[in-house]
Amino acid sequence: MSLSEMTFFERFEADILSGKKTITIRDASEKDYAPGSCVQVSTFEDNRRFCQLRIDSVTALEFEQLSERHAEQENMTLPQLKAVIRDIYPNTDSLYVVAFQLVN
Ligand SMILES: CC(=O)Nc1ccn([C@H]2C[C@H](O)[C@@H](CO)O2)c(=O)n1
Repeated sequence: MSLSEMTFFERFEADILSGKKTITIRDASEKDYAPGSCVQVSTFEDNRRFCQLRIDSVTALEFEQLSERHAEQENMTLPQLKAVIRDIYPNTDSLYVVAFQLVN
């Protein structure tokens, strides 16, 4: 995937568009987004564009460092967030917090 594009599962679209979700946690394959850059965001399922985000920061994080603050920024509980991450990334504990702002 290009560094000017990002996909999200469709079920997170409403939270992103409402500003309730302000981070995403990804594996090393998505650690190179540049702070200050804008990315076109599409659904993973059908590649439908639904917004543009500005990347604020990309910060390394180990799975055991996940906190209530990360869960709040994901609009989830901490157990929900841990379950989602374990489901998407079952084979790694080395993660990256990508913080973003909605552009449009
Ligand atoms: C669709 C795709 O390629 N990858 C991902 C990875 C993560 N997310 C969401 C799920 C959680 O809200 C956070 C934490 O991983 O980011 C996603 O929508 N799509």
